[in-house]
Amino acid sequence: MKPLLCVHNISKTFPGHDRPVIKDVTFCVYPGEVLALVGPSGCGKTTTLRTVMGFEHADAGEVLLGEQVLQREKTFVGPDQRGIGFVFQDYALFPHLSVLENVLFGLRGAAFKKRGGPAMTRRRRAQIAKEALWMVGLMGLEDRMPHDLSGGQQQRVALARAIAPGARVILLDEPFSNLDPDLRLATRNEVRMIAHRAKMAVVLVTHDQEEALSTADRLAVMREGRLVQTGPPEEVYNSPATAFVAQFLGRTNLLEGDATGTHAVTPLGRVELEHFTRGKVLLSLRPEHLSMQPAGDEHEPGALCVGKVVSREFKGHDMTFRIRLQSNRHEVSVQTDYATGLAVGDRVCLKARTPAAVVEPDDMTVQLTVPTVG
Ligand SMILES: Nc1ncnc2c1ncn2[C@@H]1O[C@H](COP(=O)(O)OP(=O)(O)OP(=O)(O)O)[C@@H](O)[C@H]1O
Repeated sequence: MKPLLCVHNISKTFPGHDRPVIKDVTFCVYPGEVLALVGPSGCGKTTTLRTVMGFEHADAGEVLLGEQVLQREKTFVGPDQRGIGFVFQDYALFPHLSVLENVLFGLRGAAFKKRGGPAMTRRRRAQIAKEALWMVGLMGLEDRMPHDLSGGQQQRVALARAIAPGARVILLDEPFSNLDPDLRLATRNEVRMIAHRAKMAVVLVTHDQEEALSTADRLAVMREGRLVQTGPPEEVYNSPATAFVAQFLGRTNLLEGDATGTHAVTPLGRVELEHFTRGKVLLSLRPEHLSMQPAGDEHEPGALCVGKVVSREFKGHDMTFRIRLQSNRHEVSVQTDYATGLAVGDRVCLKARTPAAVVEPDDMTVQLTVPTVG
């Protein structure tokens, strides 16, 4: 399958800044795919999107829409000529225009005139606008005013306005952040369905890890202007390439170990590894990838009975324990979805239930997450 949008090695330094805000960013998005660009605040997500849209001029690199060059060296296609739709956080509907008129407004753009030709009648435009509203599930609400709609419905009008001109690539910058949690969940699922159904390529910017993991077909994790890992959510979550990625996508235990091929010796005992390797390694083990039993009970073969519960956090559907390892006084988190009956002070046996991911160390994060409790 050919990508709908590709970005190759784009970099951008704002005037007066000595460091690039984005550096050598490369990714492609395919028909029917939602790619989530995720990373901490200030890592360059919005700048990447604005560069793809043509609101920013990259210093280097290229942006391609299918075969069409949108930016490369001296070539630069302006935002209204790119044929890319976008929805930003404040989706800015016109309050005095009805739902249909808001979508029709998107059909007055120069890019659409170019494609549709000046002969496009108002009737034809209304038909296209209605088709877009149908796609986002808003048929029947054409005459409503924006203030009569829920936040999620308003967001879908903005989406209809973005896709009505025929854009097959849609950029979404934190589009759900103004919605309450239920609506947020429903709206992001709908966006995903629309993208799949209409075979659109969607780039979704979010700083919300859970949103990225649940909505995207692929994640692109950014840090300090660079993409550090790209892949399906399960892969990036379970096999993070770096300590930063491991920590950014949920909680994890980072453990130093001595690898001897398929296993490593760690403060948790002998742990199986995802990849064959030797020497000093840093491992990531998610709290839900550890199993735990009270010491003294019959425990799993290979479990190490060297922990003591220092805290427990009940979260309804599961429970997270902090366990101090007596061997080296490190602490690890263990998440269980079953009743353990364990209390603070109890001694426990621990075992890794899955092979550990070997991650690239990251000075700052290692210090933060392999604490030595004094
Ligand atoms: N026009 C500009 N001029 C100068 N600096 C800018 C400009 N736009 C963004 N920046 C800086 O570039 C960096 C990246 O900003 P950007 O908005 O791309 O990050 P982000 O990952 O989208 O952050 P957030 O999640 O907080 O929106 C920030 O340090 C920001 O202050």
